[in-house]
Amino acid sequence: MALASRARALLPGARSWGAVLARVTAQRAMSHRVVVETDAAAGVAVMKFRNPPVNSLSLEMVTELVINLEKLENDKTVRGLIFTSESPGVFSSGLNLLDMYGRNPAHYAEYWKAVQELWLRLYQCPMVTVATINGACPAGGCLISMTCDYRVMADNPKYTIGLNETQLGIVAPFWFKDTLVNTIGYRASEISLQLGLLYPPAEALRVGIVDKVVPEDQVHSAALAVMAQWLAIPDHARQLTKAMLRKPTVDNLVRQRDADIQQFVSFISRDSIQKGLQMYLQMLKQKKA
Ligand SMILES: CCCCC/C=C\C/C=C\C=C\CC(=O)SCCNC(=O)CCNC(=O)[C@H](O)C(C)(C)COP(=O)(O)OP(=O)(O)OC[C@H]1O[C@@H](n2cnc3c(N)ncnc32)[C@H](O)[C@@H]1OP(=O)(O)O
Repeated sequence: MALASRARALLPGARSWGAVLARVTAQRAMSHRVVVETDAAAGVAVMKFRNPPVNSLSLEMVTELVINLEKLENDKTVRGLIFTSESPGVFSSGLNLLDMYGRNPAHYAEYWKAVQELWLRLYQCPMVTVATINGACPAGGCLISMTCDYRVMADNPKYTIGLNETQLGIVAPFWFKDTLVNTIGYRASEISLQLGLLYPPAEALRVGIVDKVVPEDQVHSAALAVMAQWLAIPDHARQLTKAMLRKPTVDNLVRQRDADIQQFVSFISRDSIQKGLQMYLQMLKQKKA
């Protein structure tokens, strides 16, 4: 029931329960963009991103992430959750540019509501969450990892992490900014966010956007070791502490969710922003060629 109600909130176009379930089931049947492996004995689940080519956070991917998160939260045997990419090289390329370019306002609103829902759920997740960053991690990918309790990054200078929105000509929403400030502090955020900086591992560690950098072949074992350390703390004490620390930031978005959607839709629909996104997409294609 809870799953259906979450799905209905995320899929407002669907008119009935049957339609909601049919749509979610169809999405699931089509593909699994998220793979969950659970080690019941250890009480740890690993959620792997599998959305080729670059794990962009499409509407379908975001919806699957939310549904899987809710399932895991309801599974009382799972106390810890690790996020990683199934294919090393790209952790996540961030929000799906094709959900923000050339679509209609209703689509933008539906997409943004789903992205908000994912952030709200992740930031308040009662499980211990660890991001195993085994690839590039720009923008929305960085946001996902910053919602986690701890970030371990593979020491590969090709991988970078940061909120690079300004480099695309877009403005990171206030709750992206809040999450960054909570992670690296105010002054570092002023520099990082305005310049849209993407940090390679050593710099990422120095600025504090990741907590640990380890050789690439040790990134998963390092994440498991961190998880074991965090799981040694009694759940109720850790969960209440996490909720206390994060509540003001969460409340800030909850208070103005609808206004934030309106602002996103009006911002992203502007001709100048659409033009900028088009040029950025072309640049990505040319870089490839
Ligand atoms: C004042 C009011 C404020 C209101 C707020 C309003 C708005 C703010 C809104 C938005 C916030 C957005 C946050 C985001 O997350 S935006 C996304 C930012 N992401 C990026 O900049 C990453 C771009 N990608 C890359 O740099 C590289 O792809 C990457 C390093 C991840 C991987 O490189 P690789 O060489 O392996 O792969 P490519 O050849 O570059 O890409 C393959 C393929 O994938 C396409 N693609 C890449 N990234 C995305 C993406 N994020 N979404 C959709 N598609 C993506 C790329 O175009 C290639 O496509 P094709 O050529 O094969 O068709």
